[in-house]
Amino acid sequence: MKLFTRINVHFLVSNPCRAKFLDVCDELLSESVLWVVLDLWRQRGKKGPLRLPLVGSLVEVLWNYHRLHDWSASYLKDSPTLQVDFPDFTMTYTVNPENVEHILKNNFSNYPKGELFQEIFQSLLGDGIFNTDGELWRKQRKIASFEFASKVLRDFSTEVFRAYSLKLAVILTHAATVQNTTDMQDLFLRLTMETICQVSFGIGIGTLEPSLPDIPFAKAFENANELSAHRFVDPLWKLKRFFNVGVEATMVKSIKQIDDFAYDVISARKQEVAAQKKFGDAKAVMVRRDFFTRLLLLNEDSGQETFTDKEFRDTMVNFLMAGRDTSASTISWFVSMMILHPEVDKRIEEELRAFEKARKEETSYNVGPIKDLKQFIPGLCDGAYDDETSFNLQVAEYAQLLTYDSLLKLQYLYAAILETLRLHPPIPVDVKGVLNDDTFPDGTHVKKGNLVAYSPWAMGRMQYIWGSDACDFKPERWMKDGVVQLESPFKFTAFQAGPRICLGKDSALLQLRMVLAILCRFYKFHLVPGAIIKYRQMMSLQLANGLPVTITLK
Ligand code: HEM
Repeated sequence: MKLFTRINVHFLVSNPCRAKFLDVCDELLSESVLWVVLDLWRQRGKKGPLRLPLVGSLVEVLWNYHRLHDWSASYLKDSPTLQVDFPDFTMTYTVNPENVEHILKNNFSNYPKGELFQEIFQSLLGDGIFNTDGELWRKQRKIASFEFASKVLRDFSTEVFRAYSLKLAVILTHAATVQNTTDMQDLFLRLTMETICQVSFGIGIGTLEPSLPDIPFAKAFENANELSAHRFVDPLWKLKRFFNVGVEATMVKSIKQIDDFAYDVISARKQEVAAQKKFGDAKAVMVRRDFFTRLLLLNEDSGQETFTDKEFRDTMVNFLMAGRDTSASTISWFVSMMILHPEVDKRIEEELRAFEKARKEETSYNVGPIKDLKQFIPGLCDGAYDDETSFNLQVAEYAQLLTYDSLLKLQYLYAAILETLRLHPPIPVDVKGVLNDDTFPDGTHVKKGNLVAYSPWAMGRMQYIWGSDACDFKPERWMKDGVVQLESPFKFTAFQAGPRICLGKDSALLQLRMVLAILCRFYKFHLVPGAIIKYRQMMSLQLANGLPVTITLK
């Protein structure tokens, strides 16, 4: 096969040296083609992605990039573990619960976040809990677990989640009244941004005001988050960063905005504590109950700087990263499931109405002083109300019935939340590094320096894990005798499992119950005609086109 020769025949005549060179190229090319053909021949009949010399399965992966979760699931349904070769590493995907338990718990220390993840997220997350391994991680985990378990933070979170659910409700009532189209995903991202900022640092940033303003800090955080994820697919990102050009220049600006904001909050709060200390014991006068203030008090208690300002900054950004998109994604997918499954929506509404009746009977029910509600419901005064305000007042009354304990009674709502997380886990694939060669329980070998990943998204769809109706949305699968039965965290992996299980799990579930109880009781959502519900390929599972709806009041 003289490929080059045939193409370049006129050069051969004029340049004999070149002819010799082309002959060598010709041989090489012919052999390469033969090699590729033989390799493809050897792969015939084998299951798994097409593997080419040098690039491995990169071509097939890039071809399927927009539907990567579906792509990996299509192979994993035939075999629970899949090894995919990339030019410089092999990624082992698994959905086998025993393998997942091995990675996340039994041989935990062999599967850290890894250098690749840490390097890519260093600019945004620094050395925060989400982005570290070993001692650095352990210290933060210990302190944060202790604080997250505290009743003070739980009570404070309940108040914050209720207050911001009401703010959201006011926006929805208005959208329903004027028949506006509303992007629910955008609203939910604003909601969770606000609640994380309140619970974690005791500040509101104003993204959920009725005018829905663009807040520079929120925008900068969103940019930095998206640009960090972009680094995974941009082999030139370090070069761009070095020369400070393109998206990396935008990244630098966004990080500066985030840092300025974080350090301003830190310094203001430190001054507040110092001023209060002047008048006596800081603990006694401290009225704030957020996570950050509690860490500041730890500094006070120990009499030394347990946390530096940089550590405070990293904590702040890591909590935002961990809690904002994940909770917003769950609420968005939940609402989309209510649109696609009106029978489930109806059953939840029935549960919520029965709950309302029972709660009003069992409590000396009182909506509380109107003055407390004025901050949430515009137009509220001690006179006659228009329809919109009356409806908001009704929502506010209902919200008073929702407490940490009473929300636990809503078992069908809980089952629908779990079912949403099973099929639409906010972190669809979780990747870990491999420190040393190892063998999974199913016999798969993994080599040091490569990557492993378990996929909650694919796991939720495997018939050999969840039965023949695995792909159907069926909250009933979680219920027995009216009570939710939990599954092993190595089978239902939306919150991860083992020593690094999500720290905000209980807090997230509290918020989900609170906001969804209000949404399902009072609002019906209708997808705008032509809108398509599908995921966007990102670190978190967002809806590709948002969730554009019109709303009617129930
Ligand atoms: C439905 C909502 C949520 C889901 C599904 C979820 C899921 C997860 C998952 C899968 C991880 C492991 C990530 C990894 O290590 O690769 C994680 C970690 C974490 N989550 Fe959540 N999360 C949610 C909400 C929250 C909230 C609201 C917070 C708190 C503000 C939070 C705080 C954290 C923290 C601090 C970690 C790091 C734990 C560690 O590395 O030790 N999460 N979460």
